[in-house]
Amino acid sequence: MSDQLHIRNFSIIAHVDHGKTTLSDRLLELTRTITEREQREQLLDSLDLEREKGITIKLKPVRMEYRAADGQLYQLNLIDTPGHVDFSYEVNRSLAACEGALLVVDASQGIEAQTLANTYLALENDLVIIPVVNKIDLPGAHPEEVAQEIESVIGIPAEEAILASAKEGIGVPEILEAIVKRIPPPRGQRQQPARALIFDSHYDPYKGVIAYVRVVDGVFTSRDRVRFMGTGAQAETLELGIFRPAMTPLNELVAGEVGYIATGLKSVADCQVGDTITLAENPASEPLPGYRPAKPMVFAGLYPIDSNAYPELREALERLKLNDAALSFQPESSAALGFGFRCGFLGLLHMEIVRERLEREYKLDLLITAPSVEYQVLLSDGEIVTVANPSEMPDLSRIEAIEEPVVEISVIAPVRYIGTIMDLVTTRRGVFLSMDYLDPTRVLLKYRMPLAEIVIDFYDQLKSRTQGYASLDYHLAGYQEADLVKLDILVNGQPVDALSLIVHRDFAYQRGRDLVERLRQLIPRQMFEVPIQAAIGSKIIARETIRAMRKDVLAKCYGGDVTRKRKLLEKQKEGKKRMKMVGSVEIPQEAFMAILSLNESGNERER
Ligand SMILES: Nc1nc2c(ncn2[C@@H]2O[C@H](COP(=O)(O)OP(=O)(O)OP(=O)(O)O)[C@@H](O)[C@H]2O)c(=O)[nH]1
Repeated sequence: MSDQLHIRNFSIIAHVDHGKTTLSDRLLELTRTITEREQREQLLDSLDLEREKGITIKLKPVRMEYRAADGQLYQLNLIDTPGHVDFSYEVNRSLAACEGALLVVDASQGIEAQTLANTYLALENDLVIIPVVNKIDLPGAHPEEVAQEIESVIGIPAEEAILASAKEGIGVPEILEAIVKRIPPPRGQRQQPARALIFDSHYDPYKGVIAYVRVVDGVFTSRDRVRFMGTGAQAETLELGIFRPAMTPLNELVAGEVGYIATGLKSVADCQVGDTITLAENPASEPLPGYRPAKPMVFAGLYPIDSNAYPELREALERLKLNDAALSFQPESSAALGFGFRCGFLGLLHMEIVRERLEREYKLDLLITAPSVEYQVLLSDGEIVTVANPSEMPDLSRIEAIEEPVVEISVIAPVRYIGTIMDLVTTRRGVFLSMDYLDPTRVLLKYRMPLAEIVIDFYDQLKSRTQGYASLDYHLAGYQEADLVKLDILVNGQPVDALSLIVHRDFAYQRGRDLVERLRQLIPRQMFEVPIQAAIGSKIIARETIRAMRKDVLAKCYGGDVTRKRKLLEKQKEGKKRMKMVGSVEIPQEAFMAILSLNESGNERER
């Protein structure tokens, strides 16, 4: 069965909610890889977080066996991909492990933004794309139009689209046949030195890091010593095998196959996505193309609300890190917040996932500061320092120059949104690069933009201004000098280091004013009047005042009703959970993220 001609490796790409999971389940059912009962059990296991956010964080690749209409038995490997721009590199690597992809589009919605970015990644990786127009059972479905749209936007002839309902099982047998007929078998040489692409991994407490691999050339056996060509790490193979979907050991994995190699390594950082595994003896001379070590781009401080929980936070981060090579952290302390960690993330969604996992799986109450990027600062004495925490920016008098990371962004959107996108990008210091029509109705816009401007809710803004139609992708395009200043925030006359941020001088006054206004709304009234100020160096540029609270909350209870009083106190306690005492003022979590919600304050003054 491991003859290459009878292997097909594919992924499913889709916009959120278009039916990727439902279709995968049908394929597993129809190939009898998994029974309905097992499926329900598996569903129960999946992370809450994943379900709520509608994103796939980790899903194993699955091997299915399929007897096709031609009478032959085929090995089908379904490789899952994460759908979010933060993980576009991971998506790219997962797709690089395949020869084809099912492109699932909802028949009532048509093509949506997220589908496109992944489709382009699939095309970049030379994959054969099989369009699937799903949910044709819905009353609002217009499958022929959607197939036509796929033809005009992506260029795949409408008659190649398979009309399906994953929910009712319609079209699913045709999809299996198309996988076998249209997707080519893997190329690759069994006789060559062994090479496998790592497209994902997880940490297992007993078997160490499990690398998810697509073997490209040669043969790996369960007794080999392996070498990672990018990181240089070496390991003994403890076990290798396939996912069906449970881990099933085998004696060997050969060119074209997808499976896992258990390495005994202690951290996924040694076994990074995109790296090439070869054999320690008789290694391949060239790694597979495209490896990039995971590099955090967005940084934020994580602090326990209860300072005693610091050791627990450290332990939790260490454990998460075993499974997440892109997460980085180092201790830091803040005058306002005490001891915590400066953590590095791939992007904002990654940051949110880490925070939620720390809170849910490790039961930690955390406070997180506004995200920042990493600056290169040239000091007057010639020294260069990197600064990932705005409060650590050296005094302006000591700074010769500051460089910030810049990215090139691609936005794909319907033509009618060009104006609003241009407008948004200009307020974020973007520089126009190019505009191309994909067809008469859609454009691809490219800009060069500081990364710092993207991490403060750019994606959300873009989505809301374009009703979700714009898709965004970006890649790092180097560093660039900019006239940046540190904006400090003073609460009750005290600078709060965790609220400092780095802004462009031209935008400093506006951001300062908006920020103190937003903070005034977010910080609850105290027993006394609290001034909130924004300052650059010693110069105050904006001020708002939170007026003193007039009545005690309990005054309303007339002293009599004990249960009611207790309830009120409990409610107050709940509310307090996410507060941090800074000096004599209680500051809620939202205030530390105020920079991300300036537009909610009703004053859309952003130039
Ligand atoms: N009517 C109808 N509903 C469907 C069909 N396929 C999926 N759905 C429903 O659409 C919703 C989303 O389906 P999922 O399979 O979770 O979609 P997904 O693309 O995996 O979504 P994410 O995991 O959130 O990315 C669910 O409520 C499904 O029951 C279909 O063929 N017809």
